[in-house]
Amino acid sequence: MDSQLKIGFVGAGNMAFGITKGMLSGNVLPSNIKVSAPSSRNLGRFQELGVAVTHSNTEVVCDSDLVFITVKPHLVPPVLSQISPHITDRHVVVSVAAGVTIATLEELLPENSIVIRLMPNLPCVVQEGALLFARGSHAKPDDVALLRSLLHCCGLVEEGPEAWIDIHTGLSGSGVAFVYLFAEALAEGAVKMGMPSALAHSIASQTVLGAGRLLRDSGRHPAQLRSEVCTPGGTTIYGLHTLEQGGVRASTMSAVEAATERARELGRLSAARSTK
Ligand SMILES: NC(=O)C1=CN([C@@H]2O[C@H](COP(=O)(O)OP(=O)(O)OC[C@H]3O[C@@H](n4cnc5c(N)ncnc54)[C@H](O)[C@@H]3O)[C@@H](O)[C@H]2O)C=CC1
Ligand SMILES: O=C(O)[C@@H]1CCC=N1
Repeated sequence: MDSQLKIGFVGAGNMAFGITKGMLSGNVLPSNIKVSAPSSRNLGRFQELGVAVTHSNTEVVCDSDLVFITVKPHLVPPVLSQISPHITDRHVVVSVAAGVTIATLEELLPENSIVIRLMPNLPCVVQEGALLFARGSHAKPDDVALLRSLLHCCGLVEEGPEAWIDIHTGLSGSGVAFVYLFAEALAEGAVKMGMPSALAHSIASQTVLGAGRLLRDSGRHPAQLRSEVCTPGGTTIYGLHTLEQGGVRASTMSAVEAATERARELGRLSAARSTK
């Protein structure tokens, strides 16, 4: 990767921070990153990382080679209309906005713009993200290689067809929050049974971490690992039976489905805004 490569973020929120932290753990220097947001309130934690900040989106674009669009999906059309006059053929534009399609992004940018649609997730902040991207019509293998080289420190980085990006949003972008809900409920169950809250939460988070690492590192199917925890007639099968009675599996599948459908809906809304 070119050590002089300049990276910009339009939007200084949680996801911009997560990707920035991930990239800084690799060989990206803070002096090569610039972030913009209308309010100084969001910029302080970037300054603490040594990253340059500004209120001007166009300044970020003019000073960057690769620009992440990290605003909320409904703001993508107005923000891209604002920065579009400053996008040139040297720029690679990477949008992380849920639902916003490559067609909408390309429509809002100059002809032949290099666009990549990326769906990251919050654990990029600890280099354990799960990121899926799809390349736009004008993205070349070098652009994709550049993005991969920047993001590899953020976690698992995969490329797929654009249709999978909304599904990944439900599975993993939002899925992180589903796991937190489960972790919270695990801890609350222990509190109900009399364990102090702080210890219950600490053990719940370690349980989620340990289960996740073993699942990933072993490469085994979750059902196989689950059966290793279940002693016949033991404690786990009693708990699992209770979870199944509550419909945990069906409701988790429905949660991924609902989040995917919402991403698709956000895509339709932003497409409608882009043609106004
Ligand atoms: N939070 C998450 O876990 C994930 C978020 N995303 C996507 O990332 C994008 C950003 O989400 P978050 O970081 O969670 O939101 P956020 O609300 O934390 O950050 C949005 C940022 O945009 C800034 N902003 C508002 N108006 C702006 C403007 N006109 N120009 C420039 N900046 C402006 C805000 O000041 C704020 O810093 C969304 O499109 C979301 O779909 C994708 C994957 C995961
Ligand atoms: O909730 C959202 O819309 C964003 C996209 C995935 C995670 N957070």
